[in-house]
Amino acid sequence: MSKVTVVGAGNVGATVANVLAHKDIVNEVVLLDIQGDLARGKALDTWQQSPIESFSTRIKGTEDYKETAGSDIVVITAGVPRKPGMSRDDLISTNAKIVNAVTTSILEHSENPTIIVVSNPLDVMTYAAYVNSGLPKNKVFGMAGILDTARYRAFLATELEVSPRDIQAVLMGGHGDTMVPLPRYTTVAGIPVTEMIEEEVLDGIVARTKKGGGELVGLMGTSAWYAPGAAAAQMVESIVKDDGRIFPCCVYLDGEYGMEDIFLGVPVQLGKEGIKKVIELDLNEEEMELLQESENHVRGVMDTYKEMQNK
Ligand SMILES: NC(=O)c1ccc[n+]([C@@H]2O[C@H](COP(=O)([O-])OP(=O)(O)OC[C@H]3O[C@@H](n4cnc5c(N)ncnc54)[C@H](O)[C@@H]3O)[C@@H](O)[C@H]2O)c1
Ligand SMILES: O=C(O)C[C@H](O)C(=O)O
Repeated sequence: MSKVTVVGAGNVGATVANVLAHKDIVNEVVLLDIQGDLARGKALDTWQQSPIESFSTRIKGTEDYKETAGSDIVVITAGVPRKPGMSRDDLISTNAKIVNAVTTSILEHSENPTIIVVSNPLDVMTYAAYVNSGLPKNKVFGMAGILDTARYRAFLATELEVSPRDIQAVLMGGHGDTMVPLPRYTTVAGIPVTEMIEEEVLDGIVARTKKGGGELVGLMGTSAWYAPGAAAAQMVESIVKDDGRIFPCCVYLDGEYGMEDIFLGVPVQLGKEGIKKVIELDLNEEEMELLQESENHVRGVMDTYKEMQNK
């Protein structure tokens, strides 16, 4: 019974809308972009897939925020992606303006939506959407952890020659090269990963995961979209179904892990109210140090954002 708006009909936004339509779990998907014809074209193309793939989700493309009225969930993918040689943080001056403008326009037409931010630099763009929307902390959060964990799981599956489905893992921290994959919380069909792989090889996989986004930027000249789009759609699915699933997401920390007034990736339970519960793991000293390093990095980018807002 839900209406979902996806803002930004580029690589990631169009993928979110397309994957979501295939899941057949919401009534309507609105795909909005400042390039209205691009959004209309991608929505029409997806709708024409429906007879082949057997889904009935209505999907519409537009540049007009009036069409987004009454959205239950909004996924913000609007913004520029990085090019080779850039970091995600280099996108801040362009994307902060875009995310702030999008958030304001969304709130003019939907009263109390759940907002999932995808635009980079992710942790700080999620903070921007939170502050700018005035929505409660359980209603605004970011997608990164599902993607970063998926990369980690995929690399492990290749190395171990097992199904990626059998690999469960937790990854925390900011969506940047300081992210913190946690081998101590990684299992292969319930078996600790450390019993299945040599330490050196595991270290290599952790290092590759941290730079997983950059690897794809190097290969394609722009950033990834299939896995990111599927990850955001999975978050929408678990909110709509309210099925109690647990994922790492970028959420507002209000004392959890000893951190305050910051958005950072931690394991949470999603539900119809957005963030149902933040899960606090009993991290050891080394893991906590890595998380704090990541926190410090994100705080630096937050400072840049705050300075921009004060100008
Ligand atoms: N969180 C993550 O894990 C993750 C993963 C992949 C990409 N991203 C980020 O997502 C963003 C989008 O990436 P992409 O590959 O889809 O880029 P893209 O260039 O393919 O698409 C971006 C779209 O945003 C639109 N846009 C720009 N300003 C807008 C506005 N004010 N209102 C509405 N639409 C607007 C553009 O017209 C374009 O179609 C980037 O910032 C990228 O870094 C994040
Ligand atoms: O790497 C990027 O710039 C895009 C995204 O954050 C990703 O991890 O794929």
